[in-house]
Amino acid sequence: MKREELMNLAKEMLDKAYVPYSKFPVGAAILMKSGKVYQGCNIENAAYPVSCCAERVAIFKAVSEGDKDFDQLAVIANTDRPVSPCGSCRQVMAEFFSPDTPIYMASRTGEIEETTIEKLLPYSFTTADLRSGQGEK
Ligand SMILES: O=c1ccn([C@H]2C[C@H](O)[C@@H](CO)O2)c(=O)[nH]1
Ligand SMILES: [Zn+2]
Repeated sequence: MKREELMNLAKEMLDKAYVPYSKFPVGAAILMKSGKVYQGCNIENAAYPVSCCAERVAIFKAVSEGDKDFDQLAVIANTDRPVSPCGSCRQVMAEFFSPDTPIYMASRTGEIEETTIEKLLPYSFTTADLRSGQGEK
């Protein structure tokens, strides 16, 4: 699948975003190694911090279906520059993505910028740090 195709599947989710508070729809789509795609949109709540970003909705859909073999992720918003995942989403990506898993970010123009979680979240706290601090190898 070309990155433009995955981005179109992310864009499709802008209409499904539940954003009565921010009025800032975000769409995401993840291609799995199997070829399956999981799509996500941001879902907000009257209790603001309970809201969940589009990227995490898509990632959690995959994991909850028993699939953790992530191949690439696309995210889009109606922004001037390619939308950049928030810190919480970066931490979740660091949990499941390979350091070099492609992450495509797009703006209203559809202009795509490509990055990786290694670049978005260097020196991330990982399961290896957790285990070493618990006295395990
Ligand atoms: O990469 C991002 C950035 C923000 N949001 C959501 C969170 C909230 O619903 C709204 C405004 O921050 O956009 C995402 O879904 N993904
Ligand atoms: Zn986020």
